[in-house]
Amino acid sequence: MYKVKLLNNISPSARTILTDDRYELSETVEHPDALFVRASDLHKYPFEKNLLCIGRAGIGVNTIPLDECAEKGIVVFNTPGGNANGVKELFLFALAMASREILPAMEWVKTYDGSQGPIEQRMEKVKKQYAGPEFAGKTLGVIGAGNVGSRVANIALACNMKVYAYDPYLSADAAWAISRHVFRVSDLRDIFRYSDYITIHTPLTDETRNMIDDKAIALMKNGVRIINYARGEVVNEDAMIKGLNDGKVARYVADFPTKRLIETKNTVLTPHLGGTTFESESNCARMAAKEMDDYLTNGNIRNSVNLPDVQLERSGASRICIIHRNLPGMLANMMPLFARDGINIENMTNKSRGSYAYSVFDVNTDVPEKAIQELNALDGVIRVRVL
Ligand SMILES: NC(=O)c1ccc[n+]([C@@H]2O[C@H](COP(=O)([O-])OP(=O)(O)OC[C@H]3O[C@@H](n4cnc5c(N)ncnc54)[C@H](O)[C@@H]3O)[C@@H](O)[C@H]2O)c1
Ligand SMILES: O=C(O)CC[C@@H](O)C(=O)O
Repeated sequence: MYKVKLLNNISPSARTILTDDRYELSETVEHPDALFVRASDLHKYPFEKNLLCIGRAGIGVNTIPLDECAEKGIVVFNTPGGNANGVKELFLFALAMASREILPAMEWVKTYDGSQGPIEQRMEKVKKQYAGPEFAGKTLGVIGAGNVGSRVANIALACNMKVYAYDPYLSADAAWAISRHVFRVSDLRDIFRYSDYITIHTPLTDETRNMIDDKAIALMKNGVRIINYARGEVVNEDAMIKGLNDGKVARYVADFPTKRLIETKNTVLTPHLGGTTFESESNCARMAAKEMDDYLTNGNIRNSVNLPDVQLERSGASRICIIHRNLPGMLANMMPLFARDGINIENMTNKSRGSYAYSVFDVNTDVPEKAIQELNALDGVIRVRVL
């Protein structure tokens, strides 16, 4: 029985994969084999020695110390694309909110008390103050064209916008997903210079933190409208508040409220709702559950963000899974132990990612405890599991 600790509200659809006969899932389980998390920050989390993996039901992993986890032999999974449609649909709302005076107009309706006559007559008089531009015919700059950015670019085209996209690290899969009518931009400053609307869909990394700063805003058109459903820290808050107060930025629609932004004019803020749809939550929970289940049961790694992806069909009597450093001679040091104990390898694979590597051996026999201990004690070995 594996124990999985739920750190956030995870869709119950996870239980169709992590079933009661094999998994204990709860918020209070002790000494878990796995953590199931959404956006909680784990940078100060006290990871226990027996923790094997973390399933992030979502894509952003800036909240998880990936290197520390790899160093401790904890595999971190995420769910690429699982909530991209949810964000794309909210982007349409953001585009409308970035353009029109919908919020104040709704406030007017809500607080209308009838004292000035029937609302049908009164609203015909007041509505002119709630006019705004249409986005059809305008230019949208998309920064980051992965699972969300590609969908956003395509739907903006369908809204008759002219779309530019900037993504220096675009994967081949993402490139296939983007319409050929989207203009590829290789200099980020061109997105700033030519866009009426800018939408951000990058992860939060050292490179993207404060990507939208004073210098970037200075290059933008007057009255630019900026949408941020990526991460708050990609936009420098001081620069954004200054831009909004000056009127250089006409509107900032973002999923990451802060006290200062709430108090600034022309912001439209939602409480991190991009992936909060029934479908996205269920997709992400099921994807992360499948990834953790395959790792815990078979040692296979799919959609990891800190260790190499490795999948091997099961064969043989036992499977030995070893997370180790990516150093010369690692396999050569393991082999004599296999030979000494008469362990024959039927099938194997070894993959690396940065400083870390993962080797899986399907062998013809049970593995003696002594061999496991000696493998564990080898220089550069981080974790050994036998399944
Ligand atoms: N608000 C929400 O609820 C919500 C939901 C989903 C995703 N997100 C955020 O949006 C981000 C994107 O999500 P996704 O599913 O499209 O992820 P993704 O990994 O599919 O795509 C991210 C893209 O950003 C690109 N990129 C990386 N660094 C870049 C840089 N410096 N400049 C330009 N492009 C860069 C990558 O090449 C990749 O194509 C996530 O990392 C997450 O932070 C937020
Ligand atoms: O709601 C969530 O779990 C976060 C969604 C989103 O920010 C992500 O990175 O996938």
